[in-house]
Amino acid sequence: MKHFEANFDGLVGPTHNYAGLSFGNVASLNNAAATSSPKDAAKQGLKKAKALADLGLVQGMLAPQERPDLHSLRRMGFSGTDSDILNKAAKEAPALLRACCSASSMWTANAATVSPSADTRDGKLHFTPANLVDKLHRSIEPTTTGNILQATFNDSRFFKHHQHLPEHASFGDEGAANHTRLCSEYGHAGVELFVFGQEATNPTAPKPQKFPARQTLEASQAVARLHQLDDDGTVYIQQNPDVIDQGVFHNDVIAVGNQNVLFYHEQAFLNTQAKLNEIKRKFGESALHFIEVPTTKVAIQDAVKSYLFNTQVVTLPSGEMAIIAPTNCQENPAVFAYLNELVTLDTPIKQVLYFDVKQSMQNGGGPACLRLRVAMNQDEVAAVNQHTLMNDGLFTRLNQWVDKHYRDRLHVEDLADPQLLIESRTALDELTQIMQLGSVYQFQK
Ligand SMILES: N=C(N)NCCC[C@H](NC(=O)CCC(=O)O)C(=O)O
Repeated sequence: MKHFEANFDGLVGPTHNYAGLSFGNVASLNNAAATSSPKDAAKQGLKKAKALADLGLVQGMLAPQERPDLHSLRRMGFSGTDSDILNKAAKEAPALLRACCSASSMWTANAATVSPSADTRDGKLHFTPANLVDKLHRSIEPTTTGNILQATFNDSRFFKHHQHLPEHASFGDEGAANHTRLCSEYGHAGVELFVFGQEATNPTAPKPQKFPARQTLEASQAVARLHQLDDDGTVYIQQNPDVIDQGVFHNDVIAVGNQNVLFYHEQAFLNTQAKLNEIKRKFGESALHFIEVPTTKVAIQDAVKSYLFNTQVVTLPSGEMAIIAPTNCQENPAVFAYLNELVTLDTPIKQVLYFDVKQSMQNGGGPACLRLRVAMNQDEVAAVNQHTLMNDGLFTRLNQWVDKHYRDRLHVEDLADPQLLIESRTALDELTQIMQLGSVYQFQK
């Protein structure tokens, strides 16, 4: 049976804006109140997704969330007509309005943790939406994320959907951004690496001092239990708290894996050598490539600015690997030199392809943040909602849809405009028909 690793990219929503909502995420804070272009953002994302489909990879799209989120604003006590609510929130609690308007669901690496059927005891592919409790604007995503995942992977013979973890800091969960899977072939059992920022129930364990550690060990362990993973197929690694304090708010800002390659910065983890030994032992006999990038070649600040590690390492149909990098990596001399050298070394990575995803980068989201990886066999791919899979037809339809509904420019001051709510709902309603998702949004219920 054939097997693949599909990427499901988040379609950027119509309210994409820069609101400075993510303390600990340097780009988000630096660009607070800048003017965004929702249209360019969505098109940049679609272009990257289409390019990967054209390379012969299985590529899907996940629908964005309903924003402004009137349902959450009502839960926060705002009442009246939709316009009243937007008005009152803008006047009385602008920070809450901004939190309810973010298009942050575009970063589908944070949508969920996914364990392929080859790794799980019941032989099903498991999804657990991330609760994202560390950030208010992201904590309102998981229920709708679950609806969208169920509408996309909608066959219970193959797919098992869990509820997100309890909404408490002890279970802070940021999904696949802190999870990587190593394997010899996508369809063979692999080793799932869960990278956490802190242990919630152990006050003496190391943790960052300045910025939050968004993922807890307890959350990672709970997901592994839900997904029926065996101990000999899982490794828990603590992220180096010093790099979290330098802006590495998710592990995918400092490390990425694909098949038998782990590409990471030398300062990424705690107890690195012991953890690499554990990975080797659990991985078994096949060749494993640990590509460690030293600080002397790429400083943490350069990694954070360029998103060298927020790249996608993908296996092309030829069997060679390519890195899908943001153009920011070309603009950073140290990182560009490193990537040029990397493709000449004795590793499976043979080429680098650059994509302009700057609209997303300015909020701290690179190519890898924009995608959720789902390793599947051919029967599972056939069971996916086929209207979510990228091809020439979907690419054309989605670009036309963006042209019709998205604004060229958006500023935080525009978020209370009742017209934006109408535009956004009209667009999403049409999208659920294009992608045949059914009623996944509150406003459709
Ligand atoms: N690394 C991964 N996988 N994802 C990146 C997520 C970026 C996102 N930015 C934001 O939510 C900024 C929104 C704003 O400030 O307007 C976050 O910090 O959660």
